[in-house]
Amino acid sequence: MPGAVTLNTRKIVVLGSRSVGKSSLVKQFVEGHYSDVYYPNTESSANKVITYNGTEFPCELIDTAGQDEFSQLNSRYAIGIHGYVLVYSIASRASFEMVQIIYDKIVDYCGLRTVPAVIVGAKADLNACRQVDAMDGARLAHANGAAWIEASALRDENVGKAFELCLAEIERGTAGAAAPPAPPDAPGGKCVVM
Ligand SMILES: Nc1nc2c(ncn2[C@@H]2O[C@H](COP(=O)(O)OP(=O)(O)OP(=O)(O)O)[C@@H](O)[C@H]2O)c(=O)[nH]1
Repeated sequence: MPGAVTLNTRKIVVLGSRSVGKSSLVKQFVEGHYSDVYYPNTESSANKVITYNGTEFPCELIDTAGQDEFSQLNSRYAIGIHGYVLVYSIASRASFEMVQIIYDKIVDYCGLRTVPAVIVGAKADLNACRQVDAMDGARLAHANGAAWIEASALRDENVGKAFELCLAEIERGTAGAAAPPAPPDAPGGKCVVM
């Protein structure tokens, strides 16, 4: 049943600056299509089963509105969340700088040192306008104990891989912080840490 919560259900939040290509990655991954029309997103969610090590994980992918340095981290992006896809555009240095800011807000909110995450350099087809070296992306991920990949929703390159890496980080239990699915009537609070 689509959206049914099982023991294997994983909740993944996609965060990043405005217009970096978050929705396009989710749409390409879930629906297998790409549009170059830009509709600023508020929030939406989609479901897709991701297979990791031979096990199927029904995943809820929460596609968020673009963040800036003044955005408060919505508590719903911390409670009961298993992993994070943190997106920047390789053609925007500012969006790259935002990734650390967002990551810091998450770990600060959760009271953890690290959370399972993949950092995604989106719009990898825009190499001619590149403002972020691949090495910088890899270094940022390494410094935060996260995975990293460059992907293009337009060319459908590494899109599935990005979400699979996120699931791998979750299952690896990077920080021992993978959260169980939040019960529907969970009381308010910060992260559920097991
Ligand atoms: N060249 C290129 N453009 C892309 C790619 N992915 C997205 N875009 C374009 O970038 C613009 C923004 O894409 P979205 O996916 O809506 O970005 P978003 O991060 O969800 O934006 P917000 O809803 O504002 O947070 C659109 O015009 C897309 O067509 C890509 O892989 N390559």
